[in-house]
Amino acid sequence: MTLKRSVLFVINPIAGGKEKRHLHRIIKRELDHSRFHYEFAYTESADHARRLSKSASYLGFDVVAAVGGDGTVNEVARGILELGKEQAAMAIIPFGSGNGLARHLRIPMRPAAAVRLINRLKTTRMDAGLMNGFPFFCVAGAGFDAHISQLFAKNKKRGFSGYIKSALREIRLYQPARYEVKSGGKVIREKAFLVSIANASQYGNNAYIAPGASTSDGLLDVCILQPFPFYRYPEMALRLMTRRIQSSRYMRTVRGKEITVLREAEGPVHLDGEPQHMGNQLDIRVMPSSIAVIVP
Ligand SMILES: Nc1ncnc2c1ncn2[C@@H]1O[C@H](COP(=O)(O)OP(=O)(O)OP(=O)(O)O)[C@@H](O)[C@H]1O
Repeated sequence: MTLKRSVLFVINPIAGGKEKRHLHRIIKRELDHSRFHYEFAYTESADHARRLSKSASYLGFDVVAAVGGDGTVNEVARGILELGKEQAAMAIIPFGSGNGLARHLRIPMRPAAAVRLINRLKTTRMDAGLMNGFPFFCVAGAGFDAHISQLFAKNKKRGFSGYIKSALREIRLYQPARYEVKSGGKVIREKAFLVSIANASQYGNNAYIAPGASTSDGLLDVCILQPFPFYRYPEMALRLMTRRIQSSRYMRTVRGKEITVLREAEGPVHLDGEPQHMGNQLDIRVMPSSIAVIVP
């Protein structure tokens, strides 16, 4: 007799503004019940997914599945990391607005296919980043993307169209700031529209800020996008979507294990799209191979 593996599905009911009731049916149909038993938990507030995931990992669940977007994935992964002696692997069932990490890892966007991946239990270890002590797994940063994530968090309506509307409204008004970026003895001083620290290649929705980034190279890609003229916005959007932002003359990238970003003033940053307020100094480092994740 083989011992059954256990899965906890941590479901964020508001992620992506998408209905998730049919998920129960999908799991019943797609999960291999001869090898797995499962439980559900719905998150009730921000940070709840972290606590649920930490307890599940402590209780010996083999897999904690984050059902939501990058914010939910961040909290679930944090919970597993925090336990110290890691036990559970993370699965992702993409239900967010952007699903950056899931897309980077080539996890299917269809919930049924994503659930079926759990049956195979193929895992890979991935890096995490830390910004002033707070973990991120996909992309973190300061500047325009942090500003948008702050606005988006206040917006009741989630989903891709919400992002686009906020970004289009704000892009003309946004004032770039000065940054000093230090990594591996290199110092870059630039006025920038945004400074993104990428563990994975994209923000979500296949917007590739760091097309060459790898979640298993033990490095973070620091992407410094200088201010660019208004008439180039469509070109920059196209470059983001076609993995060609790195060849823009406005983009500078450095790779590093430890990075310090100094900015003019304290203000918003984002960690996997979730806004947070931080001081003017951002100390960032990579935590190599820190979490196991189920992949195709
Ligand atoms: N019950 C809840 N009520 C309100 N907010 C919640 C609840 N559960 C979780 N949250 C918060 O919802 C936020 C958004 O979640 P998530 O990032 O997964 O979705 P998304 O923003 O739509 O997708 P993506 O990050 O892929 O764009 C997270 O900050 C999380 O803390």
